[in-house]
Amino acid sequence: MNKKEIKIFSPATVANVSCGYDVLGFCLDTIGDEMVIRTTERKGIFITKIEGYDLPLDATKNVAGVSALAMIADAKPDFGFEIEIYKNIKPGSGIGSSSASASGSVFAINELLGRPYTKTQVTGFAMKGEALASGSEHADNLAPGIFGGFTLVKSISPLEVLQLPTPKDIYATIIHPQIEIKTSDARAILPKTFPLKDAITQWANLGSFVHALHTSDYELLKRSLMDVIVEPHRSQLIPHFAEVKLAALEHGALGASISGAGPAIFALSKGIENAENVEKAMREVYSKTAIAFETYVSKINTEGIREL
Ligand SMILES: Nc1ncnc2c1ncn2[C@@H]1O[C@H](COP(=O)(O)OP(=O)(O)O)[C@@H](O)[C@H]1O
Ligand SMILES: N[C@@H](CCOP(=O)(O)O)C(=O)O
Repeated sequence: MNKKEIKIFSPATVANVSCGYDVLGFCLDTIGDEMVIRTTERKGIFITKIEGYDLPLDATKNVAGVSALAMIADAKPDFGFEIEIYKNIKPGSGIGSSSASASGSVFAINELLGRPYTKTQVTGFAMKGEALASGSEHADNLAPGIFGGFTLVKSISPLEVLQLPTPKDIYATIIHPQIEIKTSDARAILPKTFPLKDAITQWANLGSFVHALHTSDYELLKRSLMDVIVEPHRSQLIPHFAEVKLAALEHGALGASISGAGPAIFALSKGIENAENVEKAMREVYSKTAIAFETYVSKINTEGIREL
C-alpha cells in the first residue's frame, strides 16, 4: 500500500559554479523549502497553500504545478495530488528557488506513486516546470537537488546527469542581497557568441574542476574556479560584486562567483573555519551599504531532497 502523504525538504542549490554555465551545480543543506504533497480523490494537481512568498496557486502558473502536471500526464494515476509549499528560498535569488519547487513536487509524487521513475526521469519532468521560470530548459539546479552533491548535466536531450564526488572538507558560503534578478532576464543579457579563446579557457577550467573533485585536489580546484564567459556580463547586475568576490578570496575562499543567475554570490572553501571567515568578510562589504542581505554557510548536501 503506497503512502498517501509525504513531507519533504527541497534544498537550495548553486548552479554554474563559475566554470560550468548550465551544466554544473551543487546542493546546499542549510536553506531550502518544505512541501507537503498528498493524494486526493479528484484527479489533477491542486496547489492549496503557499506560505513565505506571494506565488501563483494556479498549477499551470506555478513551477511546482507545471512539473507535476507533466508527470501525471505520463503516469495517468486515477487520483490527484494536493501540494502545500512552505517557501524559504526567495524567488529570483540565484539559489534555485524555482528549481526547489519544480523538483520537490515531482520527487514527492514519484514517492507517492511507489517510485516508478528514475532520478533522471524525475529531473526530466522537473525541467518542464523550471522552463516556466527561466524561459528555457536547463537542469543545473534540478540535478543537484534530486541527485545530491555536485552534478554535471552532460546533455539535456537526451537527459544525462553525472554525479560527481564531493571532497570531504568542502563548504559553501552564500551571500544573498535582497534584490530580485529574474533568471529569464539574466539569460537574455548574455551574448549569443563568444571568442574562441574564452571558450578554450572555460572548457579547460571545467575539465580541471571535475578532475579536482575526483582527486580532492584543492589547489587545482582553486585554479579552476574561474568564469570568463558569463560572470563579466552578469556581474554588472549585482551591486558590489567585485568587492565581495575580492573579500572572499582574501579571506581564504578557493573561489567565488555568481550563484546561478544571481544576485546571490557563492564561495567554496576548504574547511568550515575558512567558510565562516569568508562569510564574515562578505557581510562586512554589504554592511556598509543600504542593501539588506542574508548569508549562509553550508556543507555540501550529498543526499539532495529528503523526506521529513
Ligand atoms: N513555486 C515557485 N517558486 C519560485 N518561483 C516560482 C514558483 N512558481 C513560479 N515562480 C516564478 O519563477 C520566477 C523565479 O524563478 P527564477 O527567476 O528562476 O529565480 P530563482 O533563481 O530563485 O530560481 C518568479 O517569476 C516566480 O514568480
Ligand atoms: N544556469 C542557469 C542557472 C539559473 O539558476 P537560478 O538559481 O538563478 O535559477 C543560469 O545561469 O541561467
